[in-house]
Amino acid sequence: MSRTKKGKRAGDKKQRGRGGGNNGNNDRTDYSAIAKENKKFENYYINQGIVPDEEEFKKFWQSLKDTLPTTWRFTGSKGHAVSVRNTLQTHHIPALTNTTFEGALIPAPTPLSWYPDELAWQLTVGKQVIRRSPPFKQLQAFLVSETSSGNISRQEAVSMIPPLLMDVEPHHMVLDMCAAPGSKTSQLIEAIHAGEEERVAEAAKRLSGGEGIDTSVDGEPPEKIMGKTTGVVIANDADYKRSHLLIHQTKRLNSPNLIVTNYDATLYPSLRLPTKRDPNGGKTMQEYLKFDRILCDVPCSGDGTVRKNPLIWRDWNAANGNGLWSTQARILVRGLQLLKVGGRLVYSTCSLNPIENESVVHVAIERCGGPSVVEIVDVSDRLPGLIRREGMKNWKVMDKDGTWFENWEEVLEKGVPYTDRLTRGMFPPTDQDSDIANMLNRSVRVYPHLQDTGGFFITVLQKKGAVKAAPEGEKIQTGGQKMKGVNVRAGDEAKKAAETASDVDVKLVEETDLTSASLATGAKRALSAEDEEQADPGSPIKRQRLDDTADTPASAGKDEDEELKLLDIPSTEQNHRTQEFDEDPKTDVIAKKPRGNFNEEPFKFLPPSHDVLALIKKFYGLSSYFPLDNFLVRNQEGIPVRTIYFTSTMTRQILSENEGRGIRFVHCGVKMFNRQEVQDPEACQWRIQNEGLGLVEAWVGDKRVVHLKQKETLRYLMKELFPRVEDVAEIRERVEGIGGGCCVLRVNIEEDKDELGALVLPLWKSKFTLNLMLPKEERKALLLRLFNDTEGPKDSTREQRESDAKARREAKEKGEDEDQDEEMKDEEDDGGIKIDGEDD
Ligand SMILES: C[S@@+](CC[C@H](N)C(=O)[O-])C[C@H]1O[C@@H](n2cnc3c(N)ncnc32)[C@H](O)[C@@H]1O
Repeated sequence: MSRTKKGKRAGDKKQRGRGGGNNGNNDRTDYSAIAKENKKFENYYINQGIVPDEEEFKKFWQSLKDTLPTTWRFTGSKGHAVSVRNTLQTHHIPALTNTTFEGALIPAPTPLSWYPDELAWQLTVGKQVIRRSPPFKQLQAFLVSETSSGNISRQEAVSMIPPLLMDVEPHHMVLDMCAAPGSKTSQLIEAIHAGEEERVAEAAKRLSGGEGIDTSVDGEPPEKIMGKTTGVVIANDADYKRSHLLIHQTKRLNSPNLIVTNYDATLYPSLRLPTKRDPNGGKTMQEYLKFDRILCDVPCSGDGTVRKNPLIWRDWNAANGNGLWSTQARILVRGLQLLKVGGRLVYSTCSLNPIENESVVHVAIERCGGPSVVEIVDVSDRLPGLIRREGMKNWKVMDKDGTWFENWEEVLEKGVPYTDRLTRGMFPPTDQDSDIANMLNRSVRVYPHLQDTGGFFITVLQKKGAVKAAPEGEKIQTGGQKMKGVNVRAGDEAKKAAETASDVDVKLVEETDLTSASLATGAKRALSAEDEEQADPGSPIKRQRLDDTADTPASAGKDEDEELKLLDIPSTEQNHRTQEFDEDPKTDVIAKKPRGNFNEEPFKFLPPSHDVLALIKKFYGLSSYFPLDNFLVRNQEGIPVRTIYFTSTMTRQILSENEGRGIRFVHCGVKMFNRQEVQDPEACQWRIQNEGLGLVEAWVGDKRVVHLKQKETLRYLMKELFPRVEDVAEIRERVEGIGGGCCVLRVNIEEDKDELGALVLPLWKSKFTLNLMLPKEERKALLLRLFNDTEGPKDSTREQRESDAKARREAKEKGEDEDQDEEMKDEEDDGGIKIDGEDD
């Protein structure tokens, strides 16, 4: 048995069942020495019959040992993603087609046939070719550069499937319950923003053309009038540090419609919405947020990722899946409670194990009231091109000692310890002809041998009626049998009652404004379903639940954290991993208090009449349609000190309504304005941040807009960190007339339309120089993509300034012209503003 140099098996104790793999953790196992064999693992799946045909099973098993192709997605708004993809197709693919290496033809990258708009690709060649074949080397440089500027995201092909089956629309309220590191969250954010660019451009044109506001949308949030997305994505993870990974991963998308929270998803709190007055009774109603779409991409054993996580070969154990079952089921039930009637929830894992998949789906549907309340959606006609297998309706349960059980009765016969370790809910429907059994086939199983991918499981659920979730220990009706739920300990009455949650989403304020005190005094009474669903998560009852929840073993590794390093493309996430992340906590099940200290500055919204906002509005000539009430700052005093963030109206309402409730909000808002020390008294101190530019540019008045049409001008502005105004002939007159400070540069180069899309950049005008305020990585990526420039930007003015200073000193020594000296001094001061890169 292979051991780490620390003398401890990575799968032991703390890392039990994690199988998390080789993503740079402290474990120094030599992964190449791990044999890709494990009889227990193989026999388990032969016995479960997941691939019933013997010959096909052999192919399936062999495929688990093969190297996984590298896959990636073009990210961002569709227009932007398409423009970067076009560069791959026009510049790289022709050079890669028919390339040979050591006499053999090397396959060029190909788009994934089932992914819309050819925005996801895969590459099957090895490192050696990439390093030694010039066109592949160039491809690698392109991929690395676009990945570091956030235009490409490496993601396992199968992991891209769940968001595609959610049918997210721009007005949807979306919850991603176990979201870190955030690959799928990014897809969800992209989905709520789909088509936004076109809608905003149209609205801006219509409104500036004086057509006025469409009165039919009066009273709607300003986003609606402006063509912007009104929906919200709430991305949650129970691990505090990993919730920050989520922020990093989704940062490039600059969505004001994103909120990140830090909760144990089994206990996800009900979030308040603004109260509404009942039009009939005149009473005030407290509304709670229900979601149109929910993703439960739960922690799992991850054995479907074995192609990239060799430790799974060594550490696989049936106990991993069994130990996760209870938490997975709780997360799914909580998700179904939080879903709107008519809403859609996707449950997914990267495990092949029916215990973590169909079994969890089965027990959750039963707990929520059966197929009349929750239905599995048939998605067999979706994503044509994706080869898949049906979900299973029959399976067995294996104890960690290797004993197999066909049904719960056999477990009862054997008694302890099996009755302690297994539970009735894990077993398949006893009536194999029941509605629920027949629905289970609608789940989607993706196997590695079918299309050279990882293994994955997806079920799409639709909520048809209000959920009255049965307590885990209650006897509930299932397919004609009485079925006992999971792990309820005697005497745990309060907890049992608390878990009887229904899904009321509106209550009279007087009745439901549950304070900690009222809950504490009423702790003896059984909590009603509504109480539980709407109780403040900071209340004693909630805390008790957090602490009481049964301990669950750590889960095994999964997800995109551990992407193949085949191309040596730095994943944006890996770039920012800390040692602690390297310990791979992502796959631990967290069924207690969220992990890590919670230490966040508050989110304070500025009043729209705030002096600073008035100043900004005037300087940039912002349209009167642009909402001024969605700006926030991150300090207790609510003072705009350095950065002002922008959110959507709905995210503001969610944050404001839940202020003071102890909700663990970790992130919200896009940096829109940053304070800049300026010497020019005419210039506004608040410059537009690159992150927020896309949100405001359509509403900036002409007086702060510069148009650029010539490619060479753009190249010069990109290449030089401080280009001189006098050297930019095309826009010189315009920028000289515009006055100092920040302005919006609109680039419209006819010949490069396909690759540039609609490029809009923040530009800073000083007395003698200009400065594109772009993060270095983005500037470098654009230089490479548009001008094939591999060297990146340079600062010639610095060299010039240094030589000017020298000349001045020499002139002074000789007693030459004083005026020239003054002019040069001004110029030197001007060059003092350095704004390359936006990071604070
Ligand atoms: C499979 S990963 C999610 C991958 C993610 N959806 C993606 O596509 O990037 C599971 C995540 O669940 C988190 N987690 C574990 N237990 C949890 C719980 N009880 N509630 C919420 N999140 C949990 C882990 O920290 C981990 O980040």
